[in-house]
Amino acid sequence: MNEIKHTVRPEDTLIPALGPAKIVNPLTTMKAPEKRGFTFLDDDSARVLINPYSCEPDADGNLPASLEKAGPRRHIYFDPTKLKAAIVTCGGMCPGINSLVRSIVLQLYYMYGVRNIVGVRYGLQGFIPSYGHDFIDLNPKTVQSIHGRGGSFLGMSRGPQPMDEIVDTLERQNIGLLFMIGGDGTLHAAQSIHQEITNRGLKIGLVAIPKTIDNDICFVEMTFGFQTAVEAATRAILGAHNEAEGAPNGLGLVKLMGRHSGFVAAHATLALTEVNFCLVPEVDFDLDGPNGLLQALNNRMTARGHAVVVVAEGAGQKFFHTDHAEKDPSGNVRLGDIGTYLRDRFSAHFADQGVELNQKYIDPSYMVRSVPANSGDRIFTGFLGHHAVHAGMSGRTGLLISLWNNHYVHAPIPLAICHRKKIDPCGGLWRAVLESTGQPSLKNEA
Ligand SMILES: Nc1ncnc2c1ncn2[C@@H]1O[C@H](COP(=O)(O)OP(=O)(O)O)[C@@H](O)[C@H]1O
Ligand SMILES: O=P(O)(O)OC[C@H]1O[C@](O)(COP(=O)(O)O)[C@@H](O)[C@@H]1O
Ligand SMILES: [Mg+2]
Repeated sequence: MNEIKHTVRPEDTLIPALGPAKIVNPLTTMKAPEKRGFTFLDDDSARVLINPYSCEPDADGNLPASLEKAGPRRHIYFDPTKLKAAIVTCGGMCPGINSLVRSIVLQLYYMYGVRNIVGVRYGLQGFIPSYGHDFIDLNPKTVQSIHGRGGSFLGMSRGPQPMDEIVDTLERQNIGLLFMIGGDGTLHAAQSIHQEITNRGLKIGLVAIPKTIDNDICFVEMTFGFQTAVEAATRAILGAHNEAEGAPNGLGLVKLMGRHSGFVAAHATLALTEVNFCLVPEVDFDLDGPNGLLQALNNRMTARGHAVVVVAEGAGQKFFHTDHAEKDPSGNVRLGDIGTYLRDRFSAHFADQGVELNQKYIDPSYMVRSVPANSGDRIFTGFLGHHAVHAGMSGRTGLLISLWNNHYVHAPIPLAICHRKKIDPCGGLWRAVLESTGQPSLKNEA
């Protein structure tokens, strides 16, 4: 269940449009569309409640907030024969980026008849002429075999680029529809680009598809690639568990990505119920003291002789001085390395007691996000790509494609960037993690 803590007004869910959609969607005239079961959505009728448990109007008769359902419309805004579309992939890597790019290209090309599609190299850098990254022509041939590969064949980057230059390039290159694939940072960039396009009165559509293994985007039930990343993380935990079980006082410590949200760590913990302590950014823990992690580890070792600890990279940042925190080029704070910090504290703690510790530290790092997508994520990216194209061709703009309450929907970008999605320490996911690990509260004070 999606846990949304803030109020959404119906007006927050409106999707901007470039203009009236007057062109008959070529999908409607394909041979025997009814045999293929195509359903076309009436623009206003198909909506998905944000909170499925609140479907009654309020005291003033206002309907609860809902999101527009994604899917093909009978009329579109862009003339496919005249449209030039572009795709850019930004931020950190994520399994499934290539299959998403392929899905967008094939949908544009075969279903809508768009023949002019370009790929922007290395994220936002690709829009800035001084970098010298030329666009790539995208067509069924150039994307033929990319879907089986990890990484991003277009390339990605972090770091700000001037918005006005990005929009200059869109104008100069005659791009009418831009697909932006990226995480929270990219969505902020997308909103600024959309704003600049609007300020200039340009008719350029912008559709974002959320990408991040951190799964930390608001109003997005799950990002593509997340399940593949969890699967890869689970393999690291299995290694840690096998190592820990095979030695006296064996301790397997695994550090996983997750800057502000510990979804990968939590889900991987649930996927392989061998983890004894799961540490995430959302839940504070102490190391020392009667309830601290070190004492809890002692108890576990005495009771069972081995233990597995999983820590998300953003957990325990209070152990580092962050007054003058360094930032990466995109402005993301460079975190203290909680993995090696815990490793060293565990070693010192057991050495102080004169107790043998066989600790194995595993940091799978980029291996969880640069791998090819699994089948589930490939299917997922297929749907996301198709819906992104339907939305863009219809003239909708400033939106992202999201999976919400099991439906594909359109969400305005500002809604997705108003907060960061985090694990609710009082919610069902964290309760399941605590039940799986059996870990006590690791805080000294009540
Ligand atoms: N607030 C922002 N405004 C405009 N651009 C941003 C903003 N935050 C990030 N960006 C840009 O978006 C791109 C991707 O952001 P980044 O944080 O690296 O990855 P992600 O999109 O995966 O979160 C980078 O080029 C970055 O400079
Ligand atoms: O070393 P990099 O490329 O900055 O990436 C590290 C970060 O990328 C992530 O995997 C995903 O971050 P984004 O979604 O912002 O791309 C984080 O979990 C991690 O902190
Ligand atoms: Mg990010």
